[in-house]
Amino acid sequence: MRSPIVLVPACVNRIGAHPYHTAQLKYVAAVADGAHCTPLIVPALGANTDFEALLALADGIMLTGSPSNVHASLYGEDVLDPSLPQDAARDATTLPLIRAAIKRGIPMLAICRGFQEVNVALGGSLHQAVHAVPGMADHREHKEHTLDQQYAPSHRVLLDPGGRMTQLLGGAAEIMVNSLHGQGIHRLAPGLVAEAHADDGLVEAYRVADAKGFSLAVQWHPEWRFSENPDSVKLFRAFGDACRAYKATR
Ligand SMILES: N[C@@H](CCC(=O)NCCCC(=O)O)C(=O)O
Repeated sequence: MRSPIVLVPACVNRIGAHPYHTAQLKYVAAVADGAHCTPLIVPALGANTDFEALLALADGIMLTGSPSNVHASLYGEDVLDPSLPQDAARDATTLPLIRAAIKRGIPMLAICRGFQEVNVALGGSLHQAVHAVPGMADHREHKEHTLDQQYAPSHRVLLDPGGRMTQLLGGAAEIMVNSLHGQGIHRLAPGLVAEAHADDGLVEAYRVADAKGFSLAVQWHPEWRFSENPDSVKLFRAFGDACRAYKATR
């Protein structure tokens, strides 16, 4: 029996003279080795995407992190810092794909930029610079640090009791997470329910309230060395189980 297929939408990045559709290895590896599903990298073709063809194949969708920001116009604002990277092709692919996948009840896991884009796709908004908001902490990584230091646990998140996240983590009230983002949830979209908060109040995880199956999003990076972190192992296993269950219903 074939393994479930998980869509992993790509970014567009310039490497040398040419633009490429890219997906970081750590995300693809976490789908393959943590969820035990077959990752299928989806090119960022925007409106030229055949969404129906992709959704007919998909048993799950995982939205990855990326240095680029979701374009502020998609939540009705001007871009505050135009020097930060954008990825219009990814936005034009992921936002319709997210809405269609949720409508179909396809299991979804969204990470960092992915967490932010699901919120925007459903009508929410972002803080464009969390660290500039009075009372909020700086959630960015130190670029001069090694990758191991950047992705090391850096702050706790409090899990909402009764939430899906605490349930799948065996009833934990708080966990330590890494943090590599400048933007964050401002207005949570209708239909999303917060599952975890940082000490400054920032939403760090949410679920889609009426999702037919697994539908979780996290601001941190469980894919980083997931096999060394028991919480990340549980998260990817639960996502994979949901994809297997969805596949069995088709
Ligand atoms: N640009 C947004 C999203 C941040 C994000 O996804 N960071 C991860 C980048 C590298 C990786 O994928 O590990 C923001 O700054 O909030």
